[in-house]
Amino acid sequence: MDEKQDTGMESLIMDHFSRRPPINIAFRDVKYNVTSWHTLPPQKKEILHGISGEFRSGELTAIMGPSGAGKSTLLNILAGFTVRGSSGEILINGENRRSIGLEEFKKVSCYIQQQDVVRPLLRVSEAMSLATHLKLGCSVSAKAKHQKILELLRMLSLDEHSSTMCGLLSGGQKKRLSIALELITNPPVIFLDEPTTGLDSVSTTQCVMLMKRLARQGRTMVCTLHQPSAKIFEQFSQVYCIAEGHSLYQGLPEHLNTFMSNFGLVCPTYHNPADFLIEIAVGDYPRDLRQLVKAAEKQGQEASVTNWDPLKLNSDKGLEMYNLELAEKKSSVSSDVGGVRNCLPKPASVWLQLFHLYYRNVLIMRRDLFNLGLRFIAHIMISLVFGVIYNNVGNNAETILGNGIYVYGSNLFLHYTSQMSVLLSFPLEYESLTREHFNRWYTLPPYCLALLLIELPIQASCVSVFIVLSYYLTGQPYEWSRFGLFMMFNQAICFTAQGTGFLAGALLPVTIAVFLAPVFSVFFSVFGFTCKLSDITYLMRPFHKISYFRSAFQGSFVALYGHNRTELPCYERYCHYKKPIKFLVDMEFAGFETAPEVSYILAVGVLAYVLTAITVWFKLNKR
Ligand SMILES: Nc1ncnc2c1ncn2[C@@H]1O[C@H](COP(=O)(O)OP(=O)(O)OP(=O)(O)O)[C@@H](O)[C@H]1O
Repeated sequence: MDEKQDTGMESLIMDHFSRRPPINIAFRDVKYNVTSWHTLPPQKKEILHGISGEFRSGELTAIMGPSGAGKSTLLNILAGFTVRGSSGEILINGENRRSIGLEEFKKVSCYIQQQDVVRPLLRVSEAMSLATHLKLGCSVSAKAKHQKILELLRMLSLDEHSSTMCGLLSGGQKKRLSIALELITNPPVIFLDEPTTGLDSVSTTQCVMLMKRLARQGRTMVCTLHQPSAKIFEQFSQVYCIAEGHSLYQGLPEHLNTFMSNFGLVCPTYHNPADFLIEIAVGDYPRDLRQLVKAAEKQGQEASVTNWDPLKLNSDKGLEMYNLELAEKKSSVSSDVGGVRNCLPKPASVWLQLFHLYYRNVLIMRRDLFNLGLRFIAHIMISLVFGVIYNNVGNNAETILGNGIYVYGSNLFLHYTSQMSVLLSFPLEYESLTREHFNRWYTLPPYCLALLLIELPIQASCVSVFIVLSYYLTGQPYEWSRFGLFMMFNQAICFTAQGTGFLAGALLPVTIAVFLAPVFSVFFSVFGFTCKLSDITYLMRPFHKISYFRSAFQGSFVALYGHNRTELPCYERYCHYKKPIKFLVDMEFAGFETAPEVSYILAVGVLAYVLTAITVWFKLNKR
């Protein structure tokens, strides 16, 4: 990308992305401690050992260092993604971030994590449009939103791909889309974790040039980077190198060789200075780490915003930017985050968020017809299989036990499919939720509601198809009231099963959840079906009582045979259960009360959904 093209881009950015007042981030004596629970006794480990530095507005800073040095840890702390275990001071335009509030800081910053979690079944334009509606709400007209999207796509060279599905974009394009999605609100601070990982050299150059352009417009751009080429290395306004949790170098890339030569570390001719820096960090050259760390800190302090001198400026940054910053510094003694926040657009209201999130879910569902079709086909197939195996068992006094197995099998199958469909998909969804929620696209309640509004009707439709077909094929009574009750108990158990599926998916790692959830389901399912309450030991009776599966099974069975059902046809000389009430009495189902039991199943379901929401909220806000 040449300079001419660059200038063109800049004027484009200037048109619709107004300059925000500068935000400088300084950090002092930042430490990060973790406790390792894998050893006995648990051991504390310090990852960052009190590092300091300053990332300024208008600059593109690269946090470099060997693998495991603590780059992502520092970025997480600065972005506010990690709070627990960290100590030290983070100053935003001179004011402690704690007094400003993390949520307030998040309003003026965004964090683009390493994994691109774009929604594969949305087109680029749709993803942009939905994000724009969520982030800008009604504060901007539809025309202005459209214009903004067009400009962002053009700016990030994605305009030709606006109708491409996000899942089909290349790695570099996905990265650019992730940046475009966050640029909608034009935040003055952007953190990027390894934005060039997995990109080829051309895409890496494009990505870095883009970040540089964004920085030149007054943003504070901070990214972590592994080992850039010499050409890429030169593009940064500041390099911040970490080694073993210490700051090893902080300054201009072109000053690196001079700085290192003071310690007898000479970069070989034609050697990439970025490689040279990493080699020093890993200890390939004999160096005194403590001495280097001390000097780097001093160097950082000298370059601090308090000592700025326009004459010492990096020419890339532009005098205009500095004049603006100096004016800002004069006008506001302490923090101006509040001022910046006030000029940011207001996000969509909760109801609008719900509307857009629901619309997004509908769009994705419509594109995922294979998955949807498969769910329906599975229910139809199993209902046919049940229909063939248990053909007409419902209207015969001799086959009442066979009918019991049909009822039990239906409950179990529907419970399993309802639980598994969400248990497996929710953890996949969670990554996107984490990123979007952290960057304040929406709040949790509308997200949860939009998810339920799409999941519950799909599952309820699958259950309905299954019940209608199997009810008919197994010869159950043609009475609307019995059919309604039977349907109600099966729908209720599916509602609760979905809730427990969400809860297991939110609480446990997926490998454990797929194993534990069915184990629990089967354990609770045996109560009421294979044995009566009076037959089981006192120890197990509480489980019989609390099993919502037992409630659903008994409710379904009573719907078919209770409520004064007349005598069943008997095709043998003697049928023990010609009078269905006899079977209900023998199984101790006779005293079953429909309303409290169905309420109990639904209450367990509601509890599971509430616990899921609390778990997700806790995980999202556990910093
Ligand atoms: N929660 C944690 N528990 C235990 N160790 C941790 C934790 N978080 C980070 N670490 C350790 O801290 C060190 C720094 O991790 P970090 O992810 O910041 O490294 P990095 O410099 O970003 O590495 P890379 O370039 O490979 O991503 C690593 O040794 C890592 O194992």
